[in-house]
Amino acid sequence: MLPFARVTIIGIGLIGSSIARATRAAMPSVALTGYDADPEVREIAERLDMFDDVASSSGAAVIDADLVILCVPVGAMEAAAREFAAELPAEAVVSDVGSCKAEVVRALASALPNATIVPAHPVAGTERSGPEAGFATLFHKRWCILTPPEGTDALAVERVAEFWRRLGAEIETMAPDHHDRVLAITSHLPHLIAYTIVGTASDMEEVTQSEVIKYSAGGFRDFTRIAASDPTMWRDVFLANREAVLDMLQRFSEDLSALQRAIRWGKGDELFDLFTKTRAVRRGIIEQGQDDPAPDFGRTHE
Ligand SMILES: NC(=O)c1ccc[n+]([C@@H]2O[C@H](COP(=O)([O-])OP(=O)(O)OC[C@H]3O[C@@H](n4cnc5c(N)ncnc54)[C@H](O)[C@@H]3O)[C@@H](O)[C@H]2O)c1
Ligand SMILES: O=C(O)C(=O)C[C@]1(C(=O)O)C=C[C@@H](O)C=C1
Repeated sequence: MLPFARVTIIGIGLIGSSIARATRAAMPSVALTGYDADPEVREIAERLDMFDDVASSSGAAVIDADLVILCVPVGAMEAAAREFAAELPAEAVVSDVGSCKAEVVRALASALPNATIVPAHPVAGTERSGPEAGFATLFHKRWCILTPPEGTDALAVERVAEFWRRLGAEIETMAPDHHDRVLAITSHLPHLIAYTIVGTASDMEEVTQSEVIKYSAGGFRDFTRIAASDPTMWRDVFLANREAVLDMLQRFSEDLSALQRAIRWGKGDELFDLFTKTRAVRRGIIEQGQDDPAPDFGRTHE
């Protein structure tokens, strides 16, 4: 039996449109409704025929849903949830895909005090955004982390887990605070570093813009992909997960200073030992089959 029969997606960007496409592919009998605050996005969604219905208001979109998934930037979650609160059926399950969880759990509980809420985070994405950037296989073999607050109905959690399994994801469950610390180091800090290094390179006076572009074939090119990620999404992530990010940034700065010292004093052994350790981390990721396919997917869909 399908975990849900009538699914509504609020926010039809990269993630919302990927969920719609993946649901169509994996559970074709599910009735899919979409809504986006941007009329242009709604028009594109209609044209791409991703939903059975693209609603013209958020209230109309949820009115007969049994699962509502919020796929809007983290800073817009509370307002987006308040917008449909009065129309939400009592038995519907509400979920989201936000990249940080403690703040989203608080925001959704405040907007929907009587709803069953099962927060989720598919750890899969690309640097692209918008409804045309999505694709059905985005979640294949990727983690989807559920962070249900204590006391959440276990059946609702299992139904949301099953929904994501059918989209190809593997499920992990964590406390929201723990999720935010783990993702601060594995996802948020890497984005901050990419934004910084690309910003620094483009500000350098002795290196021209054309040289930055011309010689960005190697490591720098990988950073530019990450640094092309959506400004609204990432502004919201850093503000919402500020404590964990600042904590990880502190540790990172200390480690960077240690490297700076090793270079200054010619401590080649220290550099060699660190680089050997980090190479083993990369090999471990590949051995586990968790190498990131996103860059290739991103290019194929450009
Ligand atoms: N991009 C990624 O790699 C990635 C991966 C996992 C999770 N996420 C999370 O998924 C969410 C969506 O990210 P995305 O990359 O799909 O963004 P996106 O920019 O592609 O799409 C977001 C959409 O939400 C719409 N929107 C904004 N406010 C709204 C509101 N109040 N009501 C209805 N629609 C509204 C926008 O018009 C836009 O179309 C974010 O919370 C993000 O943290 C992103
Ligand atoms: O591959 C990318 O482009 C991503 O940034 C994806 C990525 C990540 O950092 O792994 C970004 C944010 C999400 O919340 C989940 C996945």
